[in-house]
Amino acid sequence: MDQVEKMATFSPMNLLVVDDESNIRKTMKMFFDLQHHKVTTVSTPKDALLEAGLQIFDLAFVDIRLGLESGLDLVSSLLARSPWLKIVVITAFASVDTAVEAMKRGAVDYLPKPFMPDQLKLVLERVAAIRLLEQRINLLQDDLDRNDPDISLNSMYPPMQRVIELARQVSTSDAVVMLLGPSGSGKTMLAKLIHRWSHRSDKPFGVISCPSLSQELLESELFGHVKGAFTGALRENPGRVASCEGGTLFLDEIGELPLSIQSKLLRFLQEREYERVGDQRTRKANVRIIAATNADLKSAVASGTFREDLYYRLDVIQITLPSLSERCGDIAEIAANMLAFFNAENHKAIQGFSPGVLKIFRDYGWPGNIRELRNVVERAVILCTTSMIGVELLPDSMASVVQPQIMIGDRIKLEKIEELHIRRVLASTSSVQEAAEVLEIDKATLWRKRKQFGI
Ligand SMILES: Nc1ncnc2c1ncn2[C@@H]1O[C@H](COP(=O)(O)OP(=O)(O)OP(=O)(O)O)[C@@H](O)[C@H]1O
Repeated sequence: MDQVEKMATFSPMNLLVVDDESNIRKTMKMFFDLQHHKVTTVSTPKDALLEAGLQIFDLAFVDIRLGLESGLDLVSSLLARSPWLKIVVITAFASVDTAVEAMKRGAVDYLPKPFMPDQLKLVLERVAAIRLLEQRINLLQDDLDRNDPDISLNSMYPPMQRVIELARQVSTSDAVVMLLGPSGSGKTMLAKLIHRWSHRSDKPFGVISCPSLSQELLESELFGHVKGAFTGALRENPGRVASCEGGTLFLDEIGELPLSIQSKLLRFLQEREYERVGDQRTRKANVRIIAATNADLKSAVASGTFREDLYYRLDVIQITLPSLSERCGDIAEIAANMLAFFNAENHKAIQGFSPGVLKIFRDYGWPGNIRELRNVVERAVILCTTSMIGVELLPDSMASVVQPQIMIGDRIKLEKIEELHIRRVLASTSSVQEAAEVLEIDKATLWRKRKQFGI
């Protein structure tokens, strides 16, 4: 057994057994129970599909002859509903033809009856190994898609050192974590690290940015919907809670969660239970929630826009990330990591930042925090034609430190004025809500503009 198979053996799976013989169901259940897997046994295709609608299974054993019904048809129906599912068909009527047909319909293996426990164990290990590799590929793909520079966990700033220490401590538990801190300070990055350090690391990590979706879409994104639940719901969506089974779901800007969804989230946190939009059936999921906000949730509670009970349910462990300007001693190292990353991306070999740039980095206010630093470094790397990044490669948005202020009527793009204005308003207000009010735009628009300008 290789390393991957050994690891896979120890990772419990959620199994479905579909067989019309009660002896087989009983024996298989006993065998899987002993191996610490979770097992559901049913005798008909109807019950199998019902269970597959309620739980996320990793592997199903399907008997080909189910009374008068065909297990082969069930293979197709199960895979249509749960495309990730691994299916092993079992039958006393072993023949090459049925095996080939089962594989054509998407089964991963074939088990002839009668089978010995060792055969069953072998199949189980093989499927667990495939599943583990698939999950790893997904994680690696996610990493590639994210294109992130190395995250430096060193900090010269004691509050930041405590943040990392606390994050490591809480990663071993399943407790809800609330990440606080200004936009771009690294809350999403920290949530990913907590997931990676946790026992859930080989399961999915999902992110939902609450202000980015309308109320209806947010509920369906979170808890899923059934086909036809609302106009445009052309196909079933299991929702993020279901697709993160066993893993972690990060809810960014939780303060923006509409009240109607807050009560559903509270129930999920307390009971682990939820319903899909348009479906009465209650489902269960084992998902750790990490939430983040840069708003003042206590005042949201006081003003009635955030439920007090949800606030206290989320407020189990708080970790507050400092703004980048508070940890100005760390900027040089973070910028150096980013430089290495963007050098590689752009096939350049820039050696560093000039002393003038490093001074500006220390003095600048960084309203967009690490996200802004990342954008500044990326831009400078792209524009740089020498071996050192000089002050002339810094953007106008750092105008107050680098060069005279942009004036209305200057010969510059309108977009620049808009960006600078939003940056200054954000820096002079205490919350996104307040900034949106000053700018007289809604929070969703402000959220999009911040992403657009990297603030
Ligand atoms: N320590 C770090 N080293 C390198 N890059 C970092 C670090 N922390 C954060 N980043 C990068 O900075 C950017 C912003 O970080 P992140 O998205 O985690 O911030 P956030 O607080 O979640 O922002 P928002 O509140 O707007 O969602 C990301 O591109 C992230 O990869």
